[in-house]
Amino acid sequence: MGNFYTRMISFIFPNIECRCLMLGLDGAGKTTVLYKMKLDETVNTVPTVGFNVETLTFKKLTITVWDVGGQQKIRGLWKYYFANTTALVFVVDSSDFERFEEAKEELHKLLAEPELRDAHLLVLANKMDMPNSKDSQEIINALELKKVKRDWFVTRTNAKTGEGLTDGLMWLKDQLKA
Ligand SMILES: Nc1nc2c(ncn2[C@@H]2O[C@H](COP(=O)(O)OP(=O)(O)OP(=O)(O)O)[C@@H](O)[C@H]2O)c(=O)[nH]1
Ligand SMILES: [Mg+2]
Repeated sequence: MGNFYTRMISFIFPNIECRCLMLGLDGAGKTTVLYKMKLDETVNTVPTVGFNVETLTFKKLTITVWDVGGQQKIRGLWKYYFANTTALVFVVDSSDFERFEEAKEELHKLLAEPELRDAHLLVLANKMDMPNSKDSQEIINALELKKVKRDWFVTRTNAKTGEGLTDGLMWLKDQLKA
């Protein structure tokens, strides 16, 4: 009987699975985000050459997060991770306004990729703790998000403390439920 109810509850409130592809310029904070979400620890990172992948759960959402290195010379490898992406998590260093243009170009190239056509877009405006970090509206303008014709959401984050990450995951969960 217990088993019956467990199955009923799982049927009514199913686990949602999601494959997230986390991209962005080098140094934006992707790997720091990944391990904060996975381990709730602030790890010391080195530039990622290749990728890291972790599976985590958040309120019945099972997320596999692929964190791929963002250095210019290895961005050509991003395409190998596009297939079956449910959500694109684009991380931008919100204090590095000299690179906003480069970040915008990379983001819009990704959004034009047929394989990412159906991916939800979550933008993490990271390093919100930096004194010169820009607010969400400035990030929306800098990345020209108003031109984006799909669901998108921006949240300011501090990957070192985890601030803002839950807001991003909540939004993602709501999108996937819908
Ligand atoms: N102040 C501050 N520093 C951060 C934050 N997130 C990451 N960092 C620092 O930024 C640097 C780069 O972080 P990474 O996570 O390695 O960046 P990445 O996006 O994975 O970089 P690549 O692997 O080269 O693509 C590290 O020194 C981090 O400690 C943040 O929210 N605030
Ligand atoms: Mg990295």
